[in-house]
Amino acid sequence: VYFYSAPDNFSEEMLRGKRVIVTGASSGIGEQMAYHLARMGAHVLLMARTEAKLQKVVERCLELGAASARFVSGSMENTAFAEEVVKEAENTWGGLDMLILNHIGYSYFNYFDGDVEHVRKLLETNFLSYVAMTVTALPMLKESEGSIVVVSSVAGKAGGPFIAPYSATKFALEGFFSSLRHEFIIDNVNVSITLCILGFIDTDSAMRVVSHAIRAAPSPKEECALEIIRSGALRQRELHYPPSIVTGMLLLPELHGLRAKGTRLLNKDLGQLMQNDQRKPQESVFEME
Ligand SMILES: NC(=O)C1=CN([C@@H]2O[C@H](COP(=O)(O)OP(=O)(O)OC[C@H]3O[C@@H](n4cnc5c(N)ncnc54)[C@H](OP(=O)(O)O)[C@@H]3O)[C@@H](O)[C@H]2O)C=CC1
Ligand SMILES: C[C@H](CCC(=O)O)[C@H]1CC[C@H]2[C@@H]3C(=O)C[C@@H]4C[C@H](O)CC[C@]4(C)[C@H]3CC[C@]12C
Repeated sequence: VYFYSAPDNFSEEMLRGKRVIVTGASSGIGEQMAYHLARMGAHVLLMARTEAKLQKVVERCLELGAASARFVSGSMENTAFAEEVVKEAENTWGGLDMLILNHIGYSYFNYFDGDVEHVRKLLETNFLSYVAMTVTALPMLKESEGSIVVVSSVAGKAGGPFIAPYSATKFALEGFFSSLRHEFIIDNVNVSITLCILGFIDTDSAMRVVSHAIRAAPSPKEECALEIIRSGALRQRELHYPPSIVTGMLLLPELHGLRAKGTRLLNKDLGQLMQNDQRKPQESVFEME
């Protein structure tokens, strides 16, 4: 915990006038990050697929005091689009200070169904587009001695049930970006990489997919978004939010054994119930430590 902690000398002034790209900014944590950045007086370029939602977020950002706010809509399934978004920042601002990679494609919460194409598509959206944006943005980030912020999950540190494809994409981010960070250090590249390890957050999409199955209380998306911006501005290596997930991560091997066993037991106990009322596996409730 000490190793990953940074001195808490964050000031919202640090973001004033900064040029920031936020991906997946039409809803959830990305939308909340856009509002915080706007309030802090940053220039924001927002990205997601749904133009109508992005338009509303941009309007709100301008009301909140953004130095400027604009959006690009499209799908990150296509790495050419990922490059296009960064080019838009270059053409508009002539540079970039912070790249916040946050978007994810849809994935189910259930037993892995063997669909290899889904895994490939999710890797393209959740991982390859992050790499493509980083490659295109790097010359500008080197110039500004800027920051890359990668939003990941405890599912990118430890495998849990029902999220195999999603978890794989988050592990890929950890491998790629921690390796890249070492290379930056060797080459004296002053671009920070912050990996954000998040637990359960109360975004509409997460609540829709898992709230019926997980009893743990979710953490608020507004606070989560602020912590991500703070850790990026402080150039921290990792953020753990909520902080309580650290205890779980230190005890990972033990917890995994217990969790797998606990989940099996609960599913077994619920087996009869599920046969009777036709519940699907993901509808069985499992306790999180
Ligand atoms: N909520 C949680 O419990 C947790 C979240 N996280 C991480 O936090 C980040 C944000 O999650 P959260 O806010 O919950 O997610 P949301 O589902 O609320 O937001 C996802 C964003 O990505 C956009 N998006 C979806 N598909 C694509 C696509 N193909 N191309 C481009 N953009 C796309 C969505 O907009 P649109 O549909 O308009 O394209 C939306 O703006 C993710 O990286 C997630 O892994 C990590 C741990 C826990
Ligand atoms: C309940 C989990 C935390 C407990 C643990 O110690 O394992 C959650 C931690 C990460 C969550 C998932 C996540 O990373 C985001 C996905 C976002 C999607 O929009 C839907 C749900 C998620 C699969 C989400 C589910 C809960 C967690 C596994």
